[in-house]
Amino acid sequence: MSKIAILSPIDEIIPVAKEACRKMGENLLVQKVNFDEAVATAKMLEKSGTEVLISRGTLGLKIIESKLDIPVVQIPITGYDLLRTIVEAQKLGEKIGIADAAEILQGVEAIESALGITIEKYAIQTVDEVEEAVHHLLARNINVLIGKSVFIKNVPNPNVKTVVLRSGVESIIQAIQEAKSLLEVRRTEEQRTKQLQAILDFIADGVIAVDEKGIITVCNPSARRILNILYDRVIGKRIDDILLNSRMGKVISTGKEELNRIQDENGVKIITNRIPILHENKVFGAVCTFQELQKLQQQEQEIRKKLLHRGHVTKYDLDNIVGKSRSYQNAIEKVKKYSQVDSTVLLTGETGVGKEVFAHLIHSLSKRADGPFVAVNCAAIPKNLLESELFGYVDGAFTGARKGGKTGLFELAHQGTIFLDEIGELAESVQAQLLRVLQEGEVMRIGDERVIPINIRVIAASNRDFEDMVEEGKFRADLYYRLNILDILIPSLRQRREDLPLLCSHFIKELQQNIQKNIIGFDGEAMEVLQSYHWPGNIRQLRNIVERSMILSHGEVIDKDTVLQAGGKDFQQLTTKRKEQTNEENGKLQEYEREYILDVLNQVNGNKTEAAKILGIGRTTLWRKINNQ
Ligand SMILES: Nc1ncnc2c1ncn2[C@@H]1O[C@H](COP(=O)(O)OP(=O)(O)OP(=O)(O)O)[C@@H](O)[C@H]1O
Repeated sequence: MSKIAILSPIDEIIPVAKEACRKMGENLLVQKVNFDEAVATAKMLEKSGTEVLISRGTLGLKIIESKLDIPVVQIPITGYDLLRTIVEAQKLGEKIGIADAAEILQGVEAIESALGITIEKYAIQTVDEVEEAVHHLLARNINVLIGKSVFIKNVPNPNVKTVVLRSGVESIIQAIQEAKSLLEVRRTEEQRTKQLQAILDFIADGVIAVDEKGIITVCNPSARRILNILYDRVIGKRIDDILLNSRMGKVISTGKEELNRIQDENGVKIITNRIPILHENKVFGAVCTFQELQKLQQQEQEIRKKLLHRGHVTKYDLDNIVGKSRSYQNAIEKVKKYSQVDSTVLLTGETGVGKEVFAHLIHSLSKRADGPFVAVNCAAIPKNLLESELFGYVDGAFTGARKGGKTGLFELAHQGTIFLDEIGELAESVQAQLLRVLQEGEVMRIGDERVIPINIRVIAASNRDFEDMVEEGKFRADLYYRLNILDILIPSLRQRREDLPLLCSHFIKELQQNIQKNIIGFDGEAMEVLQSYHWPGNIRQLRNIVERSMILSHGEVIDKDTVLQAGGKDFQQLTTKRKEQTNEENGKLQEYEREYILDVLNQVNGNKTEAAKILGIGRTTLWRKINNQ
């Protein structure tokens, strides 16, 4: 079906139109239609795929007035057409009259002055004026009437000759060219609409647009889904009939945007942006885009989790690991060696000794340093979630499983290192799966049958005694041996007290900026208190005490009282013990002293002056000491 069709009410136009098509190499439908059938024919053509109509004069006007969607290009009457027709009319009579659209009559004026003749003119706008036009011109005693075919038919006086105003080939070519560019514009417009539609259909954000009266013009699938809109058709409905709290009317009336608002709509919490649609400072509608708040938070959490699990690789390097003691240096030496191979490492040591720090170090010194470092605290993730967190799951694997499934942490660690902290907390079922991962180098998502090969290095850590756990049947022996290929026992702070001063100055330096106080260090007595403590929380606890002491300190040097205050109950118990200890020691000393004085007194036969002289003390002091005062 040709996309452009030429319709004409007069026979003579048909061959001219065909000639124009031939000249342009176009194969268009050229059809003669009666004036009364014009609209019906146009409708039928539109239905069968014609996109632009070309027509002439009154017939064209009639189709345009019928308000069909199809555009109509009018065949123009050019100056040549007019001149040709007027010259023809001159041959038939002297008094010529013409009825047509005002713009055509302007051209007539130019020809009148060129030929030195006068022509009676009548300007018409609609088809209904035909009769009146003919009447008017006949009243002026014309003997030739120029007009379109409808006029000619309406002439009641047989003495008046008629000439039809016709378009030539050039005029039709001009109309075809115009119709073609119109078609092109339509195509581009259609493409743009399709593009826009695809965007609206695809984006996850809800989008609703209204016109200036609040009538919905756009409502994309996400908007329907997020707000549970159940109506079949919402386009054309009033927004306030669909949503209770849309506030679109407000945006239209004020012309002001409302951004990042959180609101309840249809029982769903959404975060919305509303803007007015402005053209030449006039509001002619509004658009609202929105997202489901809960979903947004979930996504944020996901991202945060991923960032948290990924590459803190630069956080610790050998330069900011403090410890000169032999036991600690031995452990560091192991880190350096073990980082060069890919075998599983088991880190043991009390809580807070720096197991995670060691895992970071091993990763950042290894050839996997550029890959991800995924740290998982097995004790911190609820037992029923741990399996799905570690191995991931497929869509619909269990009730509540997220749509689209989820990547497990093992997969996330691909090409990098996974650090499994507190591995002693793993449930038995997960222990079995972990063993499989270590042995086969592949994971299987929950609910899936496919195995996904992964390349990871596993570092495990625990502060529990594995051998006891294995003996008690709480930890699989085979898994323990698999994990314990390389082991590093990190010494407790108690076992390396000589590192305490170094660690203290390291933390003071590190915390200085945050606390914004100029602290030089701890005085001798304060350091003595720190040295005498047993540090069950190891380096983590020491860091806390240093931080608290820095905050509490009145001067640049932290004294004993400040440390005691910072240490709280634990440290206070420490000093009470020390006091008891020294009291006991003092008591014993006093007793020895008394016995010695009595001995000397014996030797000088009880002469107190003589004894005081020998002992180098005064008589009163001697008397006080003998009497235990
Ligand atoms: N050698 C070190 N030099 C400086 N800071 C250290 C060192 N070792 C550990 N730390 C610091 O001590 C704190 C505890 O370290 P980490 O979390 O690695 O201990 P952990 O043994 O993994 O603890 P848990 O058993 O409770 O998981 C951290 O703040 C870390 O920065």
